[in-house]
Amino acid sequence: MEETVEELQALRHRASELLLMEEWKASINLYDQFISMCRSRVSTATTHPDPDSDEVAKTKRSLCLAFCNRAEAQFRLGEYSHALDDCERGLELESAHFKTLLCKGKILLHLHRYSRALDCFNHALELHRCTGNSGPLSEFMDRSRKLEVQSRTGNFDLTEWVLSGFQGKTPELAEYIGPVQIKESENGGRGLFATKNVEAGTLLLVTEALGVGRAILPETGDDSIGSAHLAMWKDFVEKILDASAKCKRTLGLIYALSTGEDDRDLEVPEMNLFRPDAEDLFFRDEKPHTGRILKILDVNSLIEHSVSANVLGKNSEYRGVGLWVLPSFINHACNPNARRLHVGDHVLVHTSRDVKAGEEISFAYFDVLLPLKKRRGTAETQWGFCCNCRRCRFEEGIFRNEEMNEIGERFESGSDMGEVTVRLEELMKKRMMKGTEKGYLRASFWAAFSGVIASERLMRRVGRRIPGVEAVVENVAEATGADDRLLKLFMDGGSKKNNGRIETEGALSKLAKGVFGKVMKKQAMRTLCLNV
Ligand SMILES: C[S@@+](CC[C@H](N)C(=O)[O-])C[C@H]1O[C@@H](n2cnc3c(N)ncnc32)[C@H](O)[C@@H]1O
Repeated sequence: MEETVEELQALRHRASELLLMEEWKASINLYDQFISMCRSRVSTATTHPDPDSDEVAKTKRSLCLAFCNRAEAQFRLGEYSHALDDCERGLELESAHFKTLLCKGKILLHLHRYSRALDCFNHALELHRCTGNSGPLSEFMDRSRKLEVQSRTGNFDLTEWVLSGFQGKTPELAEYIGPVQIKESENGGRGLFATKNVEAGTLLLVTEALGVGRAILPETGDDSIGSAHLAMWKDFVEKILDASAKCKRTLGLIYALSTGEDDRDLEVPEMNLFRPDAEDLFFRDEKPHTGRILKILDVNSLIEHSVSANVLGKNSEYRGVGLWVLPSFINHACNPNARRLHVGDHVLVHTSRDVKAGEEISFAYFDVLLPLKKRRGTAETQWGFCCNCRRCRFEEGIFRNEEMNEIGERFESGSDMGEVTVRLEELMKKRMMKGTEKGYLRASFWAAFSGVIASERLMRRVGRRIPGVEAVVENVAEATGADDRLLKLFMDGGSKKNNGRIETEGALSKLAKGVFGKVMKKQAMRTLCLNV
């Protein structure tokens, strides 16, 4: 029995009411019914003697609007593929439907497909010129243009936000892939590599998390910290499982990551896979497997507050864990050359020292301003691998030397750091070590150097027999990358000499760029430096 026009109208009315009430699922259910009824009316009418009658045209218009509204509800539920399909169906019925073009553009913008979003908005703008109905179009167009330029050029600027003390909305950031590519790494698995020579602070990539879990951790009570952590992880895992069930692209990207089980013979994915414009054809229709996804999260999730990262705009009690796909290809090295800035759900990865074309990009997964033995212990117990980076190989050889071992033991016992630093400097001189090698060892004995430099008494005793603070910091940063602690020591030492005036030129500027990246102008960098 065919339903009456009144019944159809009532159904449409109720569906759109639910949409306004943001009852997305309920609204989708009613639109499902409405769409199937309209479709059968249209197909009956096409066999009718007058398929172009007013009645059929009216039903098609209603159908187009229904597809558009269902797309909006699906978009709000994160079902992006379905939402885009509905926009397409709507536009097949009426290619110049302003609301559907706007909705499609909005979804594409959310999926970081800036140029395609702009095409939709431009088409909608032409219609607006005829109808005068622009709505939020100009704002969407401005955002798409800005993000398209950022994504193409890598020109990001956080100056205003930093100088405002992180007030207002977190800046909107585009997806960006800079001079990097994935290749096989010496570690056995895959890694990210620089495709050209770049200076410290160069932006390598910007990407939004597939999911983030956050919690404000209470200041006291271990139990409560434990339960807040657990809640944060649970929230994170649920978001990732939900996103991978709803979108084949998300699942495909997650499945490109290592489960940590066998790093040999892992496929090296094409860089195009990670560009937001990657065609959906790249991604197979697969069912998400919870066990596999959990293993991937275990190996690849990043904690926002970590040694190789700075989190902007959140107080220090805030904690976050997330999955950012391309950064997940970055291996650990004890002479790392990259750091992260976390801004909202985005991560910006930049070089923390100068990097040569072909060099592997690396993070410090854990504190590397420690001696070899301690680093080995952490890599094995917390990460389950044995690091074989250039610094580890060098230090393994050098610690076979008896004198070196003795210095190491003295350092570990915590006695007389002044003597440790002097003996190390003498040994490095005697063995005519190169700059980078000295940097590796000074990084290993960092606690001794920083302790001596910070102590007026020790500096009076041994200060003339070790290099000055700037020389030590610069050398360690060149060998193992810039780090907040290096920056702080440089600032404290430097500002004492400069009567508190902070120079942002030369060595300090390079160090600051290595820590925060070249994504802000001098004044903002200075503000951040004062707070390290
Ligand atoms: C986030 S993934 C890095 C990308 C991974 N190599 C891949 O092919 O997908 C982390 C895993 O990479 C491996 N890995 C990272 N740094 C390493 C290193 N320095 N030495 C050996 N294995 C390392 C470990 O298996 C670790 O669990």
